[in-house]
Amino acid sequence: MSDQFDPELFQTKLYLSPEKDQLFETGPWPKPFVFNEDVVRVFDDMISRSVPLYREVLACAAHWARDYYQPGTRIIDIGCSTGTFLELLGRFLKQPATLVGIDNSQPMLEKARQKLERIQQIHQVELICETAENCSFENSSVVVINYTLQFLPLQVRQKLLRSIYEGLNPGGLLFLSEKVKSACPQFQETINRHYEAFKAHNGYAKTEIERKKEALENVLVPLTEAQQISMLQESGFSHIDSPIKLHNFISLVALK
Ligand SMILES: Nc1ncnc2c1ncn2[C@@H]1O[C@H](C[S@+](CC[C@H]([NH3+])C(=O)[O-])CC(=O)[O-])[C@@H](O)[C@H]1O
Ligand SMILES: O=C(O)C(=O)Cc1ccccc1
Repeated sequence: MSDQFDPELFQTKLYLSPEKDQLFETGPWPKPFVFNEDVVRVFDDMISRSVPLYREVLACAAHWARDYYQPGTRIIDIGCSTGTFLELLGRFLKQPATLVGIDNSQPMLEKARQKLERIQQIHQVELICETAENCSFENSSVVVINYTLQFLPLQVRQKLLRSIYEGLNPGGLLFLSEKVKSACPQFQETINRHYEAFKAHNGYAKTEIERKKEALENVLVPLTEAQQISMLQESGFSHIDSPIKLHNFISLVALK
């Protein structure tokens, strides 16, 4: 049977903790926004209700990772949070692999460790509590960095992308998802409205949306899509494409 019709490929249900995100409803809420224990407790609900196409993006990343994985190399998820992507990928891969999750929040990795217990029986799983800038990406064929570069200081982003490029094996793939801003102020205003309507549709009240926006100011700093692509090009990546975009969130793939 060809892969295209393999029903396993469509088992993309994510392993998400059910605790509801009400952090910005009553307070005290984290301002400036940080990945503390309160956030970690409700993180799965928060991200899946706040990022457009979150489930589809993770499934898409798993498809790309499966296609570009070179046996004997590492697959690295930078900013792995509670391990949701690695858990999905672990079920997707056809052969045992080394799956590495990097995150600088210990409480996130504690959740990830629990979530990855089953996957660990098949794959070698390494969870590293470290800032991404200090990590090596040697002997990797796939690096995923979803919604994490956006939190790093601007001058660190280019350095990190270059270090990922250097670590990847030839033919290796970077899968990058980010919040972006429009180069056109009028479109930016329109897209923001669409994004806020999306959040409201997912059950967030106007005050929660406003408070979180304030908390994220100067913490999550988005670039434009063009700036993001040019950073990837400057880091050495040759082919760049965008498999997904909705509202102010984009996923890019880049090849070494
Ligand atoms: N310098 C850093 N080094 C390492 N980790 C960091 C750093 N800064 C922040 N983090 C970690 O990056 C993650 C960002 S969340 C990623 C979602 C995940 N990818 C997902 O698809 O579920 C995105 C969001 O919250 O919007 C958090 O777990 C931080 O602790
Ligand atoms: O950009 C936003 O407004 C978000 O809410 C995205 C997000 C999701 C999870 C943690 C931090 C930011």
